Amino acid sequence: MELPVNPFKASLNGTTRYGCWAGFGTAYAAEILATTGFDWLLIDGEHAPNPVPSILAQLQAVAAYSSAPVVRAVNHDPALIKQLLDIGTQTLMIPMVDTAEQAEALVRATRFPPHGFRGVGGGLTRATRWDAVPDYIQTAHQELTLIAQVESRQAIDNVEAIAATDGIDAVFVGPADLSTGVGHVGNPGHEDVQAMIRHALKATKDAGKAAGILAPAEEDAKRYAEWGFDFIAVGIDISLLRQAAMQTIARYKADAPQANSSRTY
Ligand SMILES: O=C(O)C(=O)C[C@H](O)[C@@H](O)CO
Repeated sequence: MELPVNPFKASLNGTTRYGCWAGFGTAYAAEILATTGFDWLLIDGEHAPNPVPSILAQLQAVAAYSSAPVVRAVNHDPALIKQLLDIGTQTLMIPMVDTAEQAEALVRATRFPPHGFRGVGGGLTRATRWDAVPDYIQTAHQELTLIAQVESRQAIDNVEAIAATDGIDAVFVGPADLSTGVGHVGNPGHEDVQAMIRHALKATKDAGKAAGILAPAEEDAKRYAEWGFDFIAVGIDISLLRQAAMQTIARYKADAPQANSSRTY
């Protein structure tokens, strides 16, 4: 069989793509989300209780739907990256990328020799469809999308070099960590943070790469779409459930906790 096409990569054509964070860590919840029309889903291995087997189950669950999966690793560990690629992750997001050197190391972790040092899983892996894809070693990189998350002052200072790194396909701004790290805790809307976000966007676009961001508040998401972000996570499934549950009970109980849709990170 042919190497599976990466639907996320294919969708990055200049139209803003809207995604949702998948934080439940279960295939069942991810599959529900995949039926709701989001262009892409972030299967979060950083902050959700999501080891490799549950990420695998979610990739399998959403494979039949048009929402493209993006997997976020918890760290830069090449051994973990190898496992995530071996289970069939084609779009991989790595948090806390602060320097071009880190970005280059991440690219090498995703490439087979001589371009990198990814180990060969061959017929053991879902990525090769258990050896049904004959030229996987030669072609895997063509359908890979590697996303570097920038979410610190250092990362913003280095964002031109990170974005320009060969093999980095996209840069994703983490507004919660960025705002917290520069002293504007819980306030990504602060003008200093907004200036950093714009700077990251410009550097990414100047490098010819795609830019993404998390923006659960509607006015933020609309502004970032106008600015030119290519992919925006506009919801977090756990927050959506909680908000909907609170709004429902508030219709029946006057003393129910108040839903606050702007408290979203
Ligand atoms: O810094 C950010 O923003 C992110 O990286 C997203 C966070 O991990 C979290 O707020 C998602 O709920």
